[in-house]
Amino acid sequence: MATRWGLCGAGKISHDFSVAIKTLPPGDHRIAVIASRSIDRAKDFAQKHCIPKAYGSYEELANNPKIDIVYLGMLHTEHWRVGMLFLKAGKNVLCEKPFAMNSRKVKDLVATAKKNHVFLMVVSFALRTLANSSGNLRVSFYNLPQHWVEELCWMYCLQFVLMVFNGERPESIQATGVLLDSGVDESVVVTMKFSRKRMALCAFSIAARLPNDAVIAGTKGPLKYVLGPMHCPTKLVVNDKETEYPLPEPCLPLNFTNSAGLRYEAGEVRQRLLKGLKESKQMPLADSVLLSEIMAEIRKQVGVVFNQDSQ
Ligand SMILES: NC(=O)C1=CN([C@@H]2O[C@H](COP(=O)(O)OP(=O)(O)OC[C@H]3O[C@@H](n4cnc5c(N)ncnc54)[C@H](OP(=O)(O)O)[C@@H]3O)[C@@H](O)[C@H]2O)C=CC1
Ligand SMILES: O=C1OC[C@@H](O)[C@H](O)[C@H]1O
Repeated sequence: MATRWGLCGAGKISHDFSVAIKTLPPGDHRIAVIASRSIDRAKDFAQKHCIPKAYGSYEELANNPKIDIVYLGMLHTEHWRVGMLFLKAGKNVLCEKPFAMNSRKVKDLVATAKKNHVFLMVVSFALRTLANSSGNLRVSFYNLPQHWVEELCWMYCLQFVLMVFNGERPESIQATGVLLDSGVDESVVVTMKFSRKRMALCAFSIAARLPNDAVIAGTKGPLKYVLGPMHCPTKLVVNDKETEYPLPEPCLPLNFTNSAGLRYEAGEVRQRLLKGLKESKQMPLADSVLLSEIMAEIRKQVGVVFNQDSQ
């Protein structure tokens, strides 16, 4: 039986997610509902994506018993509030990144999912095969547009680091950065020390043109490259051998680079739900919590404060 998806939020990433789902076998995945704060937007979206049901509120989706999983595609500042609505209603949730604006709210979501015995996962990327490096790691993001920083895209670098270090907590974190007058982090460099003398270095910047790829390097040199865009890659280089992982042609134009790759998330969710599991092995909830704590420490050291921190 197909996994029945309910999409929440009729914006750009929900469009891309819907297109990505359509690259998967229809017998495996079916989008049953689109919910928007506006019934007109929901109906337009439903017509464009051939979705049978459109709701003009998120609450209606939360009350629909015929949905297997909700995709939270709304603005990231709303993930915690709306995520809580669905988790408390007993719905499984795949949340767009980031889970929430701070570590307290991430932990709140995870605890609520556990309490209600439902599945919860944040959007990640499918690169586990590169894990288990014994070497050092460098990840950088080039020339980020400001909204990428505001949407916490730098978490992709940290997700990658945690993936390579198998969710291990760093022994120490050193972060330094430059802020814009508005308080937005313009450039940040982070070094993390892990057990057995291993290190990771992450850099991202709105101002400087850094390479947008990830490298895992050990004593034998740079062994593994994830060619940019590192958060949604299609090319890996391992021991000088490049392998391409092409994405299928989308049935409609996409808003974001390579976002047909969201199909990997959908596939992972289906596999876990079929097994009755409550989280993903690819992006475990413990990693999400640790990621939020690392982000909090980096923000503290660099001096980045969000309104949500005091709410
Ligand atoms: N994984 C990835 O590659 C990407 C992830 N993202 C993440 O997805 C999020 C959404 O991005 P995107 O789709 O580009 O944004 P859009 O502005 O296109 O859509 C956001 C949607 O959020 C909903 N929403 C709910 N509450 C609010 C609110 N208070 N203010 C504004 N919108 C609200 C709206 O849906 P409605 O009114 O229909 O209910 C709106 O359409 C980003 O914040 C980002 O973190 C973004 C791009 C790529
Ligand atoms: O997560 C993201 O990745 C791609 C960007 O274009 C987008 O704005 C961001 O939120």
